[in-house]
Amino acid sequence: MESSYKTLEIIRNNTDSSVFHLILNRPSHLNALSLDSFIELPKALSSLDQNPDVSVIIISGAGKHFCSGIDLNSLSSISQQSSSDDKGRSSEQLRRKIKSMQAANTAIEQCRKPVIAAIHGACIGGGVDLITACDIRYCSEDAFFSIKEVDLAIVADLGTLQRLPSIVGYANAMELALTARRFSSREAKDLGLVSQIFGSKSELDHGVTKIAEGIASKSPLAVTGTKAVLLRSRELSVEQGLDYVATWNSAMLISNDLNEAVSAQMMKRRPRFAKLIGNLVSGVH
Ligand SMILES: CC/C=C\C=C\CC(=O)SCCNC(=O)CCNC(=O)[C@H](O)C(C)(C)COP(=O)(O)OP(=O)(O)OC[C@H]1O[C@@H](n2cnc3c(N)ncnc32)[C@H](O)[C@@H]1OP(=O)(O)O
Repeated sequence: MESSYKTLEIIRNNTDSSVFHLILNRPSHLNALSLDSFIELPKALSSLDQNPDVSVIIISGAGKHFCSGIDLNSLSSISQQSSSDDKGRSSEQLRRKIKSMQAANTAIEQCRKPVIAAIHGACIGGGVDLITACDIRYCSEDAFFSIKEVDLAIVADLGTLQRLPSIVGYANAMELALTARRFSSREAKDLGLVSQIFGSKSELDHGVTKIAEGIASKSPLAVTGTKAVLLRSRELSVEQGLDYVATWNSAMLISNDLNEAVSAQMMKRRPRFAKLIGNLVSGVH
């Protein structure tokens, strides 16, 4: 697995494991997201998605904090950088830049495999954008969060305003985004932003890895299918969602995984499933 990234590190949990750690790795900058981060994140997600050895991905942060948001040193260069004197062309160029940064978080959401965020310390601004694109979130007691953008005179534009309401509800998302106030791990749990709080960073890493290994032991077709159907069902009526999953399962129930899961259950043994295969055509999810 390629791991020659400037801002990230990818580590396999152990040689037998299909759980991989994707670590935000700029601890000297509190894992602030630089322009390189936004280029490397989708590349890393795509390579993990393609790799048949990978079942579950855990995103965590190296050092004192999970993520201090956008790198404030690159923020002005993003907003002021333009290769044209024409305001219209400059605006169009900036729009495309923002969309390419959004794609980093969308790559998390569109990854076939479950992506779990393990958050400790600060998770600010762009960090919240990132975790709201993850499938499950856990944190340590010391974690704190802030949708900081309005304090920097920015409308949050990398996914929080679109994804957070379905996680914590519209009114809570509005209140947190308009006030930019800091909120604790306890409040994040009460809001449903995180599923569980662990006592410390090491307990978080250990506990989340155990949960990820549990998911990784299940049928990869059922796990990726569950993620895909839940994500799509967010945008559909119940009737449309039921229709979608009926069509999905009419293709998937014929898999070997069903027989293997049922016979393992009956024989009280652990099931053994074949790996997923990578995409034949790149860019297809
Ligand atoms: C197109 C636009 C797209 C996206 C926009 C996204 C918007 C956002 O992400 S808004 C949020 C931006 N982030 C922040 O405002 C956070 C600022 N940092 C802090 O509040 C604190 O540093 C902290 C994260 C709460 C951590 O506090 P503490 O542990 O006390 O460390 P510090 O002493 O404050 O910081 C140490 C060191 O790191 C530098 N630093 C912190 N955050 C950033 C950052 N986001 N970018 C660049 N550098 C950062 C800080 O300046 C310190 O540097 P020194 O050189 O050591 O002084």
